Amino acid sequence: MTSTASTATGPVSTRSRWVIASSNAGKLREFRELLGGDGGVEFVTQGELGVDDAEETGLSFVENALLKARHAARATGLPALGDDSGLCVDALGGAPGLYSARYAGGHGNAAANIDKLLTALAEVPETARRAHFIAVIVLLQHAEDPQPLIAQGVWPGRILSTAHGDGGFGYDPVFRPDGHDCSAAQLDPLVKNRISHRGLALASLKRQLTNLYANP
Ligand SMILES: O=c1nc[nH]c2c1ncn2[C@H]1C[C@H](O)[C@@H](COP(=O)(O)OP(=O)(O)OP(=O)(O)O)O1
Ligand SMILES: [Mg+2]
Repeated sequence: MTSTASTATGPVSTRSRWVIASSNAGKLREFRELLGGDGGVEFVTQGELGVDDAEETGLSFVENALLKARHAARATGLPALGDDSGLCVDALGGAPGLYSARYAGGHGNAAANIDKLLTALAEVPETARRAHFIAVIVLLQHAEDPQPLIAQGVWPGRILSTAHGDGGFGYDPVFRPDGHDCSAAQLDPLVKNRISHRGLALASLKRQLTNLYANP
């Protein structure tokens, strides 16, 4: 191992296959839409390669995104993209936040998570229902990459009092993005991808990749 481990393998964009370190079908759909046709890179999900979920033991989104990417990179030998994301509600002190997927216990039951959120906010008036989605996306060239690329996106809005729409995933039916008069689940997927936390984080990651390998 040299001190230039992360660059010794050459520009990331020339590697042919990257693994997406997520098991969330909604996220994976958005990644495919957002990364489609990018620079000759082929994307494969960790599930397609038989990789199980990483344990999300971090105390921050960036730590969990790193844990996910490192787990998938180690298991596959491929560059890996990890996404840790969540919904932070001001009136709940930032909850469910890091624990958004596990809010109602278990893992990833969106209907139960939404029920719990609407119950917690039942007495909170519309003006005090501010919230934001956050996504941290990490790219590792390999499991020991000491120079991860890290990007973050934030999507501000408020929590509705009932669920609307059947697009998107997770908390989308109860999230009304600023500047839109509907829930995130009612947005055209192209619009969501352009303005969402995940879309912004991936755009930032792509800018970092371009800058990293641009000739001075
Ligand atoms: O655009 C979004 N629209 C709606 N809900 C969203 C969004 N983005 C994140 N979320 C929610 C879903 C889940 O409750 C939590 C993410 O948890 P998080 O651990 O990052 O993902 P996950 O466990 O579902 O899949 P995985 O860890 O395999 O990537 O935030
Ligand atoms: Mg998770």
